[in-house]
Amino acid sequence: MNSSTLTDARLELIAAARHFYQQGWMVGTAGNLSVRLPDGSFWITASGKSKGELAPSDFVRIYPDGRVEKAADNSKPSAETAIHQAIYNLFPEAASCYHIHSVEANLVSHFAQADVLPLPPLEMLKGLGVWEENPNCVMPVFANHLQVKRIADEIKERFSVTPPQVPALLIRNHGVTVWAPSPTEARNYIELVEYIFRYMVAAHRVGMR
Ligand SMILES: CSCCC(=O)C(=O)COP(=O)(O)O
Ligand SMILES: [Zn+2]
Repeated sequence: MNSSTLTDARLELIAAARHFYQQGWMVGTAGNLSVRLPDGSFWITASGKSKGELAPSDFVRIYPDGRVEKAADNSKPSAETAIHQAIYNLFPEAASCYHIHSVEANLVSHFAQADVLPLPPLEMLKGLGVWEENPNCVMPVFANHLQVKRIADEIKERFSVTPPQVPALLIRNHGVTVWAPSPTEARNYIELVEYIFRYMVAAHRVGMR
């Protein structure tokens, strides 16, 4: 992979972040996006950047051994890098991991039963890889600890025993994270889970269960 291909990977994340920002899913500095490269390293958004106007220099490269490449302006990697590392270690096929904060993601986290969110059997689930008639599908829900490493450790612990049915997880009162084989698919997954969350909030409002 040459350096222009690496730049391209960041450009796709910049476009996705701008789109998510415009949807109200990455307002202010909320959320973080990453893309894994063939050598196992990944680019992740630097911490505290406005996600509506990212530039290629707003990414930090992390190597498989955890080494952080020093950024020109001393930018730090996302405070939630440990979650992206956990996802890449758990799912070898994952090449991109997107995390956003939407109002709907936070609302539906209150519909969770224990540590899972039951998902309605919508056709849209096929886009997340669930090809069943009337699927009984749940999204894993995690507590939002102040220490991100604790969230990452709980993800590792749980998914290494019970793999999720969909490539997504919800952190209560925080946001949703998806992973996919490419940035394009990760963007689609975010749109699909957001559609499902919007449907759930609307259904709840009219008393549907
Ligand atoms: C205002 S968002 C609080 C931190 C957070 O949850 C997030 O997603 C952004 O953190 P980062 O360090 O990636 O900017
Ligand atoms: Zn977050």
